[in-house]
Amino acid sequence: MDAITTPPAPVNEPNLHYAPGAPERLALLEEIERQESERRDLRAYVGGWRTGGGPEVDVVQPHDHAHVLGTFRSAARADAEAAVAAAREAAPGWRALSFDDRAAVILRAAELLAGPWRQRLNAATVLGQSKTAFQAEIDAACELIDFWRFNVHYGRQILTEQPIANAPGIWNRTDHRPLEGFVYAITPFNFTAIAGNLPTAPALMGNTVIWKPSPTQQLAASLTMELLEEAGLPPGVISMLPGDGIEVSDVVLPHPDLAGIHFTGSTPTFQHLWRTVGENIAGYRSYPRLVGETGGKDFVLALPSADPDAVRTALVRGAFEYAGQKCSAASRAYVARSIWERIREQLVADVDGLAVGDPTDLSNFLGAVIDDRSFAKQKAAIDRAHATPGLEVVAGGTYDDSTGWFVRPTLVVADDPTDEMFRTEYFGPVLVLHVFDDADAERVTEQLEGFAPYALTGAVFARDPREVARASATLRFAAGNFYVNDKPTGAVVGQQPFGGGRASGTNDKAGAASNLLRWTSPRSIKETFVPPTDHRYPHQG
Ligand SMILES: NC(=O)c1ccc[n+]([C@@H]2O[C@H](COP(=O)([O-])OP(=O)(O)OC[C@H]3O[C@@H](n4cnc5c(N)ncnc54)[C@H](O)[C@@H]3O)[C@@H](O)[C@H]2O)c1
Ligand SMILES: N[C@@H](CCC=O)C(=O)O
Repeated sequence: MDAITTPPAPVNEPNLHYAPGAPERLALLEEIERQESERRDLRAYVGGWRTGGGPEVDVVQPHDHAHVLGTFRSAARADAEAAVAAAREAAPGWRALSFDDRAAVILRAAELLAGPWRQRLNAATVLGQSKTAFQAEIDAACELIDFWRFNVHYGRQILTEQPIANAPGIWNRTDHRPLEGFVYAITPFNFTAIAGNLPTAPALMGNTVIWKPSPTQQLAASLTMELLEEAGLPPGVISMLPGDGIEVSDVVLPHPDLAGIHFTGSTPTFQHLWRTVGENIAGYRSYPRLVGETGGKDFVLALPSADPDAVRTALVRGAFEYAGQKCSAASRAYVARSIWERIREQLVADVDGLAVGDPTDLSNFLGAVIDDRSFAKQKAAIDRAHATPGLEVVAGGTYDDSTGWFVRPTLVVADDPTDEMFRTEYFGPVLVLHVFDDADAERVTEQLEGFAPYALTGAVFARDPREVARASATLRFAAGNFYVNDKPTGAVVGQQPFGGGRASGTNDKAGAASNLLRWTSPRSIKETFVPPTDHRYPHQG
């Protein structure tokens, strides 16, 4: 169709609340029961559903690890080779579609998720990733719907970016081409929305994609792929390969058609991918675009003028929602002594009072950590805190993996802000807190600025605008998402574009135009209406 169109204006999907008696609560619980009673065959998707050629892997409930939700066979070399071939075959037809036609698929996916698919993806996220109803809702439903709606808006905005000057008799244009080759999307366990966004954002811009989800997120990932198929995504545009990715990477990373990597996960994994690309750099058709959002050691700084209750609430929610497994979760706090004296007792009581357990029981505040590896990491950090002089475990400090990988929300007070707890990412419900004398606020702010290698999220609490301004200036490069008098989690697409710098990633901001731009390779076109027919210039006389 030849038309300058106006797609629906993006709006943030409202959160449902799951209060007792609410229809969404009943629908979610019904769907949970249905999914719990199944044992799904979680297959790969390469132009259609297929069984991977690698070993069998069970996907279990983290809060009840004996309960298998589904099984997949990991993708092997042959599956990866088939995905590369499918990407190549699908590319000409997909990029030849208009932006509007591709956008319609993504917007249809958003509407399906807002409607009939909502509780299917929410239930899979509760069961497979141990999220509570509300945490699943803000992730698997709202954030993914938002990514899909807002990406269409930003993608279109990119297409309208055109040269602002034309010399007389000339028309300059920009053709926002997709990349030449395929994009490799590798996604983490912790957000169903990120898993859905990373393959679809490059696809929207006309690219074909090979998607490798996290094994522990595979249940929700498989449903996301089914949803995209129902939305009309043509075969081969996105291929999904379950497993640990090692064999897939052996094929995909050195492949000459690798045009980009869209990654979210830990810093060491991204550095490994980048290194491998570097080692193969002479073999690619184009320089692969490397986009990675990675680890964090996110901070809360409570300055002397802060509202104590606001600090206490932000610490509990910011550190312990989803068991501290948001990349944005507060995992180190610096609290002025005058504030600490007012919150200590209630904060400890709040943390010790958090209900931990099976998230299908909606009275729980948090579920289990994702797997045995994470459990071992939290256990080691907690054991060390118990055993180290200068560290005092003031809340939590226990764990139990007999049924699920449960770790009590743990608050550790540290005398020394240079303890390794202030720079190591545990990615679990462990918060370390340093109390400083009110007069030392500036020194402490400077110390925290560069102590951890990361720069993802951070929050400052203060009612005095001069304190806010000073901290904001000192911490300008310490966080890609900076919060004033709010917890450091819960960024909303279209409102706080998300991503960090330093060891936290390339800061291309998921769900923003800057991210989508990375999946395009502009071609500048100059058209001269009446070209010259004499090569001589006037100065030649
Ligand atoms: N900055 C952000 O926006 C953001 C968002 C979410 C999570 N994270 C980070 O993610 C981490 C937690 O997620 P995780 O445990 O899933 O991370 P991870 O690095 O262990 O795994 C991420 C993905 O990489 C895959 N992977 C690992 N090695 C691979 C290889 N050689 N080839 C292909 N794929 C490979 C994994 O299977 C998984 O799919 C934390 O560090 C957290 O801070 C960051
Ligand atoms: N966007 C989410 C973080 C996603 C990372 O895990 C937040 O801001 O809490």
